[in-house]
Amino acid sequence: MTVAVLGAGAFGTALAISLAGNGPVVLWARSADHARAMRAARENAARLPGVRLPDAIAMTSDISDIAACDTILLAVPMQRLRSVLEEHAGALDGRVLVACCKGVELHSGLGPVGVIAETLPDARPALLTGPSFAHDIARGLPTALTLACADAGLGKTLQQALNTANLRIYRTTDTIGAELGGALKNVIAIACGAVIGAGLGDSARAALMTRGYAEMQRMALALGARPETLAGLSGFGDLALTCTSDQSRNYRLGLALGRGDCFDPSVTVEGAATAQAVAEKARGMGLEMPITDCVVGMLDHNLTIDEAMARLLARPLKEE
Ligand SMILES: NC(=O)C1=CN([C@@H]2O[C@H](COP(=O)(O)OP(=O)(O)OC[C@H]3O[C@@H](n4cnc5c(N)ncnc54)[C@H](O)[C@@H]3O)[C@@H](O)[C@H]2O)C=CC1
Ligand SMILES: O=C(CO)COP(=O)(O)O
Repeated sequence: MTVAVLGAGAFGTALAISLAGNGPVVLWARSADHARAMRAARENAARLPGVRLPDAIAMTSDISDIAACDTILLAVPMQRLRSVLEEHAGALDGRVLVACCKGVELHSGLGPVGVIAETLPDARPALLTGPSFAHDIARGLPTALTLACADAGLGKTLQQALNTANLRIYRTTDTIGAELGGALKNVIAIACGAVIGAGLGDSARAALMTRGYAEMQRMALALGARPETLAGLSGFGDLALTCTSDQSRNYRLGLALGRGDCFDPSVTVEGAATAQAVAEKARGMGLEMPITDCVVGMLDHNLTIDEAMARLLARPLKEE
């Protein structure tokens, strides 16, 4: 199986490096200059400096170069996914498309599988998600991910194809649970970063992670996810990683909020737009998502971290 990766950011490049151990990989960048620079230096200096790109990776900015690939990984930010699918519909429709992004689209409230299904109805969508930092994968460190595909047969084929020497792939048919786990954990990671940045302590972070997990379950189960998916790599696993590591951009945005520092707006932080999308979706579903609401308030600068914490502590007492 020949694999193409669309999106030469940190994650797309890291996946291409790991998959290159299995055979040829096409890595597509939207900018011809970026593709040329990567070819010349055999390095993605912008997003993954210091890691050599193996010879099995062909770098291109010509979308027709993916024509011979059986499987296409989409490693672009969630809020850009729809426009990428629309722009390259001719090359992508009817193909096996594995979304690698984590988030909920603003306005539609859909996750990546939902956006693919709506935009390219003849494509065969799947999702690759779970606890993993691009730099860890690129350095060959052991990582486990979940491949979610509603078509069980295709899911098995993709599990085999995407498993590599350092990427162990589990599979599920629960795409709703897998996409919501990966999206919602980023919102909780922003909250955890804020708490640590403001010096409120590890106990407060553990409380947020646990009650954040309850929020994740509340929404995901209401939308038909299976509880075991949330308890797996794509949910609990990714929540644990993202809420505790300053390798995470979502966590680092939270740290900056908590410390009152500025944060580079060009960095991909999926939890920011997703918090807004989820808060709106929860209101429409009549679900309480108090931590998500606080994250939206802090990001909009309508709420300080102290006010957010006071609001959470003052909520009516209830059974766990
Ligand atoms: N970096 C990481 O450790 C991990 C990232 N992810 C997910 O992967 C997705 C991508 O993240 P990163 O690669 O880290 O971000 P990044 O910021 O490093 O790269 C994003 C890439 O998308 C490209 N892009 C943006 N808009 C585009 C468009 N309209 N058309 C074509 N390409 C476009 C950019 O040129 C860039 O190369 C996110 O959803 C993230 O949550 C998932 C697991 C780990
Ligand atoms: O999704 C990730 C870890 O699994 C990457 O986290 P960030 O997007 O917060 O850097």
